[in-house]
Amino acid sequence: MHSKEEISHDEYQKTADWLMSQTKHRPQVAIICGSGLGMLADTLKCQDSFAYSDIPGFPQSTVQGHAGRLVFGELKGKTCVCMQGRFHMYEGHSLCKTTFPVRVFKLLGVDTLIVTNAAGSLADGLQPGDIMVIKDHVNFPGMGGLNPLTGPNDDKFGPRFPAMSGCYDKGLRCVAMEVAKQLGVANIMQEGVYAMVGGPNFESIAEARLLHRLGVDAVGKTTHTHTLTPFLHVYETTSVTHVVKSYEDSESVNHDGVLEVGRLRSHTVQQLVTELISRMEINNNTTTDNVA
Ligand SMILES: O=P(O)(O)O[C@H]1O[C@H](CO)[C@@H](O)[C@H]1O
Ligand SMILES: Nc1nc2[nH]cnc2c(=O)[nH]1
Repeated sequence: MHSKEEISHDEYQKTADWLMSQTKHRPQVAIICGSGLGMLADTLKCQDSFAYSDIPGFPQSTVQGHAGRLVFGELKGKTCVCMQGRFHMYEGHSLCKTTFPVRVFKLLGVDTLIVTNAAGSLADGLQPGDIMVIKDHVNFPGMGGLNPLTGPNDDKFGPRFPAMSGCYDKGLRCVAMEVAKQLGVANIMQEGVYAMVGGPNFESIAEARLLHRLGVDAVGKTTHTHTLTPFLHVYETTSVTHVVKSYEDSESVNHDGVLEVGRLRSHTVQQLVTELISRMEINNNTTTDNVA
């Protein structure tokens, strides 16, 4: 059981102030890259990048495929900040540490969050290599009381009892499906329900079957915790990997396989996110002058 760690508003502010003193970029879109999907950050123009280890208050990434770098830059004329590497509960981070960057992004002026992840397919129609746009989630740790929002509520970041019914922005999801058609990848893309489990082990066959029966389409060990920050428009996409659901299946799932699918789909995910950002109507505070 993880102990509840409280992070004060001042601590988030301190990190945001430090970042604003180091870069002139003022992002309105934040992108969190999932396993094997970090190369999205490389496409940002006029980059300022920071190792997590250099950013005051930032947790550290320990998982292979999560580089541990925060990259600011321009994508299709919009100012973005991109996390190359996220934090998972199974690494030993408290849940409020896993979501620490999202609150910092809010203080930087971000209002749209794009999240990518790798997750195992449970729905019969979802094949490894497909892309799933998340329309809803099941927060298993949260249902058991492990939630980054427990503890005293900071109203500046959202209400005490946030609704979850509309947390994955419908408008962004519609645009994403249109973009998929335009890119000719609609055949590998569909909407579905993501469930977060604690990990780090992959689920047993019985667990996979249980999740499937409960209406879960894909399972992973992160992601939705970021969407529990109700002030942001959120769009999430999953790069789908293999799940073992049968005792006759001789294949087993492993992290190298997860990274491989991520790499296989990274170009498509990159195109989708880039086109989605290009179509977003946001007032841009762009400034491209880098701080020396
Ligand atoms: O959710 P992301 O970070 O994409 O990673 C997924 O891939 C890892 C397992 O291979 C787990 O961390 C799982 O959650
Ligand atoms: N089965 C399974 N596959 C994954 N691929 C990425 N994450 C996961 C996970 O948690 N479970």
